[in-house]
Amino acid sequence: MNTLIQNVQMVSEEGQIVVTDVKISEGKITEIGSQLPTADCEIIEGQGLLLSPGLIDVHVHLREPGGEHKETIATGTAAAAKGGYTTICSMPNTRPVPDTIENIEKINKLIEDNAKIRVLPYASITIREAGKERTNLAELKEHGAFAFTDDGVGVQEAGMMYEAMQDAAAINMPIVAHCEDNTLIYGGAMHEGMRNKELGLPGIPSIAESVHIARDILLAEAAGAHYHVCHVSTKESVRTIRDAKKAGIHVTGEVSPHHLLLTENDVPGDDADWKMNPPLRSEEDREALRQGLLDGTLDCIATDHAPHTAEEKSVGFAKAPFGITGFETAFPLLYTHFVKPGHWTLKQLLDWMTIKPAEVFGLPYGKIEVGATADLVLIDLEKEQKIDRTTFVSKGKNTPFDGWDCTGWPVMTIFGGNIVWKDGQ
Ligand SMILES: NC(=O)N[C@@H](CC(=O)O)C(=O)O
Ligand SMILES: [Zn+2]
Ligand SMILES: [Zn+2]
Repeated sequence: MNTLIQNVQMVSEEGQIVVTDVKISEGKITEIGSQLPTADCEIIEGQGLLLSPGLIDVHVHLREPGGEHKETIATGTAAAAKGGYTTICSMPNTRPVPDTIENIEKINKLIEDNAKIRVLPYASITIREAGKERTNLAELKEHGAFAFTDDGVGVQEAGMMYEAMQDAAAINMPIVAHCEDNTLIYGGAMHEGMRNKELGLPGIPSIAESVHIARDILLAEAAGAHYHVCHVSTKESVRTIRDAKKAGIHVTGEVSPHHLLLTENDVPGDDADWKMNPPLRSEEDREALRQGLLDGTLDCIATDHAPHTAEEKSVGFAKAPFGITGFETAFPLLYTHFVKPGHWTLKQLLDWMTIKPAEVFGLPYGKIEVGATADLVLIDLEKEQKIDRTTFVSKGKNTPFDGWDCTGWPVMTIFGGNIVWKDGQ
C-alpha cells in the first residue's frame, strides 16, 4: 500500500513555504511534487498543515531497564512520537548501564520489543558510569552503541577521559559529555546566583560545568576526537566552545529548550519541577545560549527528557532528583516563543531539531527527499492549546511548563511510513 500526503506545506531549502504532495511506498519517500496521481494510495489530507522531517532528539532518558516506575521504552517512545520525534538517542544511566556486550544487548532487545520509533542507545564511557574503569568502546560499537557518554555524571579524571577519547577517535565515534566537576558542585540544587540565596538553597556554580568543557576541549584536540557537549548552560561554556570551533577543534554542542526559555528567576519557590541538571542559569547565560545557537556555536536542540515520579519530586527542592520531561512540550514551546514573535525563522527551528542533530552524528535522517526513510511529522501551526501535564503520555509529569499557552502542535507522526501517533486517537 502507498500513502499520499496531499496539499501539505513544506519549508524549502531557501526557507520558503511550498505546497506539495508527498508519496510514500514501502516506508520510503518515493515522490515529491504537486498533484501526484492518487491511484492505489491511502490519502492523508495535509491542507493547512506543515510537513517536517521527524524530529531528532540526541539526549533522552527512557529509564528502562531499572527505572520502569519513571518511564519505560514503550511509554517514552509513545511520548516522543506524540511530540513529533521519530529518532531519539537514549542515555545509558539505566540499571544495568550498557557497559558490556551483555548489557547493551539487553537494551537492544528491549528496544526491539517495545520502541514505537527509532531508539539509538548510547553506551557508557566507564563501567557502571562509576568513573573508575573504562568500557571497551570498539566492542560496544559493534553491538550497536550510538556514541559514548556517562551522562548523569561527569567523567572526573582527565586521564580517563583522554584515553576514552583516543579509543573513540580510533573507531571514528563521538564522545558525548555531561560536564560537571564534582569538586565544584558543593552540594548545590540550583544555580549559584541571586535566586538560590533568596530561596535559601545551595548553589551550583557555573564553573562546575565550564571547567570540564575547557579541559575536555584540550583533551579532544590532543586525541583528535569528536567531542559533543551535552546540555550547555553557561555563558563561559558557550565562549569556550566558540573559541574551540575557531581553533578548528571538532567540538559540537546541544542546548535544551528549558535553558533557552527559563532563568533562575523563574524558579517560583520550593518546587522540584524546576530542578534539573544543569540548573536554570542567569539572564546573561540564557542570552549567551540564544546567541550561541544563532551563530552556530551550539549545533542543535535536545530535550534531555528526564522523567521522575511525582513522589520522587515531592520531597523538596534540595533533596529531589534533577530532571524534567521534554518530549511533549519542546516543539510547541519553541515555536510559540521564538518563531511566532520572529526571533527565529521556522526553518531555523526545524533545522535545529532535525538535520542539524543528524549532521552532528552523521545520521541518514532529518530530510524530506526522494529515497529517504519516511520519518515525518505533520504539525498544525495554528493550533492553540495549553500544556496540560495530566494529558502526557510520558509517565513523567515533572515539567515547569504546565499551564503554558502554546501555538503549533504536532498532529500526526509517521515513522518508516507508518502512522505511530495521531491527534485524538
Ligand atoms: N538532566 C537531569 O537533570 N537529569 C538527568 C541526568 C542528566 O542529564 O545529567 C536524569 O537522568 O534524570
Ligand atoms: Zn547530563
Ligand atoms: Zn541527560
